Amino acid sequence: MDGEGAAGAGGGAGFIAVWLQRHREKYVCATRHRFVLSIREGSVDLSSFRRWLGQDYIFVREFVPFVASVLLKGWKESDSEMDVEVILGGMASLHDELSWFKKEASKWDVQLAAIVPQRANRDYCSFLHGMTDSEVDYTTAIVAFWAIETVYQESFALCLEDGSSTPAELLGTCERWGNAGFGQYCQSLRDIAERCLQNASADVLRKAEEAFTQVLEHEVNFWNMSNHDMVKIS
Ligand SMILES: Cc1ncc(CO)c(N)n1
Repeated sequence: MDGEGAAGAGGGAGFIAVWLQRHREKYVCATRHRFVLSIREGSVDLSSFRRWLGQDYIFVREFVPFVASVLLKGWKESDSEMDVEVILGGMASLHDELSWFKKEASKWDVQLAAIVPQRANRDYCSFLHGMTDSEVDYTTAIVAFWAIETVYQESFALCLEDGSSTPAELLGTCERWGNAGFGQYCQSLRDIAERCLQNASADVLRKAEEAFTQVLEHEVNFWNMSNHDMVKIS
């Protein structure tokens, strides 16, 4: 059975489930990255962690207008009022997240004002910027949003599982994205995305799947920045 045939018409596993299988390898690279595994194993190099922290602060600042654009598209295009509420909840937690970054940066002695965004970060931010274009449909944007949040949720939840040896001073970071509430929020985004996909044209389905795989590639490149020895993929 063809994947999209299985996902369509409400009968099968759903588009997202099909894509998660189809792009399994990329998904695993993004959600079980060596940097994240090193946190989980307790062997993380703290200079890598500090580098990630500074770069992610810049990313999150750029993420805010992207999420605002998803909110606007949802408000205009969605037939469900729930969408705006879920996205607004995401925006509210980003506000809290920016304060958290500032606090965490001072704890680790990272000078946020002096951080220069690295190549992978700039590439990811320009991808986000492209997604804010009014030509980009709501379905594609919400799929990208869901994927971005989910990669962090899965990655950091892994560091909180039984049997992990995450250093105590990194538990707060892992809990920020790995907690059950954030998992629930990612599930709400997935439900919205799946509902939009069920009503999407073939053209939108293609664009949304492409956005999903692009997010996975950007996430891998982003994690790779924490380690100077790693090279960019694709
Ligand atoms: C690179 C990156 N991806 C996803 C998230 C989740 O918000 C984040 N903070 N940073």
